[in-house]
Amino acid sequence: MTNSLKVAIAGLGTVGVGVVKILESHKDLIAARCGRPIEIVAVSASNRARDRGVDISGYQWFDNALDFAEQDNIDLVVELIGGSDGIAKELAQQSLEAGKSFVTANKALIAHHGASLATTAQEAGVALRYEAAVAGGIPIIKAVGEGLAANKMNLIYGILNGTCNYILTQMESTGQGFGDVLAEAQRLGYAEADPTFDVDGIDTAHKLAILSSVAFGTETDFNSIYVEGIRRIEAVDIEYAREIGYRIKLLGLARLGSNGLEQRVHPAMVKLEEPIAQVEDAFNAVVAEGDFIDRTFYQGRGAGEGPTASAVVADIIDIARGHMDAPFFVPASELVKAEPVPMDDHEGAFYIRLHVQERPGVIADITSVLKDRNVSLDVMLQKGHELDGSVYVILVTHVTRENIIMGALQEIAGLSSVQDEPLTIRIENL
Ligand SMILES: NC(=O)c1ccc[n+]([C@@H]2O[C@H](COP(=O)([O-])OP(=O)(O)OC[C@H]3O[C@@H](n4cnc5c(N)ncnc54)[C@H](O)[C@@H]3O)[C@@H](O)[C@H]2O)c1
Ligand SMILES: N[C@@H](CCO)C(=O)O
Ligand code: NA
Repeated sequence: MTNSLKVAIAGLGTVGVGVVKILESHKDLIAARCGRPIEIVAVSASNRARDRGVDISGYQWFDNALDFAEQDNIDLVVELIGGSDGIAKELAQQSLEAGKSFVTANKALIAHHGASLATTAQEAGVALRYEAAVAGGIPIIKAVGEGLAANKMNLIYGILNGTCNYILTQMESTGQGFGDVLAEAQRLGYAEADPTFDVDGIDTAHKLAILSSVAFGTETDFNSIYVEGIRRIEAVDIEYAREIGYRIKLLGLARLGSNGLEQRVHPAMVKLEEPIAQVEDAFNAVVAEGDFIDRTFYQGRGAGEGPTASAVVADIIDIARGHMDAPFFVPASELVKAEPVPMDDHEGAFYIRLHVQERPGVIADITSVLKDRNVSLDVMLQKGHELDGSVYVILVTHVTRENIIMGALQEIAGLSSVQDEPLTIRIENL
């Protein structure tokens, strides 16, 4: 067998410990598959003494992971710390510049700095890999970047955040409140260090920015993504969605058309019979559509120790095998800058939940605002729900434009009988 690939790991939390477990327990299997052993030689984390359930005494300990860059006996650095800047970014930059390949699960880092890190990797002649960063254990980067490489990709969308999908599924099946379910997702190791990144849609947007680049060969453009999270979704919305044949999912969607690149993240109603509506708990799913392949669908575990570490180790194995694809599958200099499509141009049907005082003329006032803007209604329901003198009014519109519906809602919110800010959920007939 040829020389071993010598690996250093920075960060020994949920994912880092998972990577150590796989590389040690599947040592022989992996060596046979690569034609050479993969050896952990060094580790770094914030606390050396913490009991992690794995033995790290055989690896060289570094108080500062940035010192990896100077070590001649390290071929590849694995970053499992997190954060778009700070130590993670410095470690990426310094490791690549020192000629070491770099593997990460850090979507914030790649979404913000993917293009510049890809340039650095290319100049140094080393690999930069991030399969675990998007949809955890689903090999979606490989599937799109390699498996669908013959196609011009049109559309990619999916459930990209395990924590949110877990919360929405548990709220529906157990009737538990948002906070309790989020705490459970944190306990299970799904949530980000700052769980607002999960519930406010930022984590999904990080992953979508990366998927867009891989699918369309465009520069990662996180800042142009329209982002809305799941905080305002209540059990009643999940229940009403079901009554009208839909389930609520947090989707990330990117489409490249003649008008530019559409990228949006928000809760969406998907038809109950669609495969994506069946994706439960911390599972993720991705639909990728290319001109010759048509639609493909991928599902698997999107978060947690084992699935995420599985993707990290797959990247390490790829590098051990000598696969040196460009990080975004085209040379970094060929990534194109796409014009973002404004959210106002979005067209679709909308679910609207209004909380109104029950008195004569309320419905007429609401419908007259919609009539003035030519918005036609598909469904209208009134729900008592034991509210004190008030009711929920649920509207489902026919297809209309985002700017028209948002203007109408602003006017409706100003009506004296309307309490609380109206809630809108976009209906996706994908
Ligand atoms: N947990 C998941 O399901 C999951 C899935 C996909 C991707 N990710 C990504 O993987 C990365 C790690 O996530 P995690 O869940 O394992 O986080 P975690 O909080 O469990 O672990 C982070 C680790 O980094 C260490 N660390 C912090 N500062 C450090 C420093 N300066 N030097 C060295 N180590 C330092 C901590 O001690 C800890 O061991 C993040 O980028 C996250 O977004 C996590
Ligand atoms: N916090 C992320 C981890 C996986 O990237 C999630 O819940 O999906
Ligand atoms: Na993945």
